[in-house]
Amino acid sequence: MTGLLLKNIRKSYGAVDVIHGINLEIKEGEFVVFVGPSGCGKSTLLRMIAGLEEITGGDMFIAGERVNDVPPSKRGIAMVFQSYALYPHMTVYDNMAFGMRIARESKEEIDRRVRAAADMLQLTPYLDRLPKALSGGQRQRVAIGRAICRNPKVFLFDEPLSNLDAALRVATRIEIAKLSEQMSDTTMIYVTHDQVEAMTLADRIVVLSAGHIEQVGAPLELYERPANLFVARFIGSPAMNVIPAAITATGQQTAVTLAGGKSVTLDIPTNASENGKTASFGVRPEDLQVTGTDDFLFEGTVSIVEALGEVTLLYIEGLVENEPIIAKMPGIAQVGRGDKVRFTADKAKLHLFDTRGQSYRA
Ligand SMILES: Nc1ncnc2c1ncn2[C@@H]1O[C@H](COP(=O)(O)OP(=O)(O)OP(=O)(O)O)[C@@H](O)[C@H]1O
Repeated sequence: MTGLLLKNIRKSYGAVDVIHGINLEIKEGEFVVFVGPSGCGKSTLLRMIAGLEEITGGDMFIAGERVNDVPPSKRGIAMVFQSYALYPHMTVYDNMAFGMRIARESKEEIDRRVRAAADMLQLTPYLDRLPKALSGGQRQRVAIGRAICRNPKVFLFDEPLSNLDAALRVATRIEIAKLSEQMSDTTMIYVTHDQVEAMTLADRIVVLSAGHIEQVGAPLELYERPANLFVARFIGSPAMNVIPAAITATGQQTAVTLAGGKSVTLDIPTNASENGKTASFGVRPEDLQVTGTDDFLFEGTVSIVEALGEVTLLYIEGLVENEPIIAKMPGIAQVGRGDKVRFTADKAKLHLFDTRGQSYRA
């Protein structure tokens, strides 16, 4: 069943169009994450779903009902914000019960739901405390608990973990993953800047840029088969290396000459009409390997070595203007600054994009 349907959704602030016609179907119970650079419209889209922003054009349906003109409180949604927005003078229990009291639920039902949510989020020992006597992570769990108590059809999260320190982020992320498993009928939409949150929580990721969708897909689908250069560079960290290339032969395989002069044959089919065109060759930092043979993709001098323990990052400058090529080696790599190194990669993991940035693999 469809949890949420967006049909040609648009948003303008005066003469400025910020959302340009979004079409998206989200299944009931699905966990969808919106990612994209700052200002691409993630929050605006989420706030339109919540009913906190007016929809300029298009139609929005929640569980089959058109909700364009339905007020937020009647949409069956609950939202968790970056700032927890708890009532400071109310206990954890009362914060969680508040919405249900307003909705005139019975005392027994309120108690049942608050205790069930507290149990789910390990908040039972804190029910009598005020928010100021809780850690940031606990406060955010109260905000999540309050949302759970509303029994929403759609659960919206707007960067809920960004005020937490690194360790708490991880712990709370895992809580949210468990929660989504327990609430398997509840549709969840989550906005984040954090790649790890997107990759680990999402059933599907929606990559947005400048108010439109670049690609929608399962996390590993976007990682392995980015439809275009934008997605290729946005998903994955450090970002995919991109080297200018010229296509020199087409067919079942494609030959390209990379900036720097090396010719490479790729297992990617192209039409004869592509011959002679410029293209962008892509390889992820973690897919590069050092080789001593003549069968290499490119070679360069290492300008910076960052040893992080679990991985070593090598920066190679001079191949692409103003942008280092980055190689991510497992463990502690025996490569030093100033070394001249040849790199290779598994052919199945190479990417090629046309002049408009569309992947030839797609
Ligand atoms: N009230 C407003 N009036 C005019 N423009 C606005 C208004 N609110 C947002 N915008 C613009 O709409 C665009 C999308 O903003 P939005 O906050 O949705 O982006 P975002 O992707 O959530 O960004 P971030 O990741 O920085 O939070 C931005 O260009 C922003 O400047």
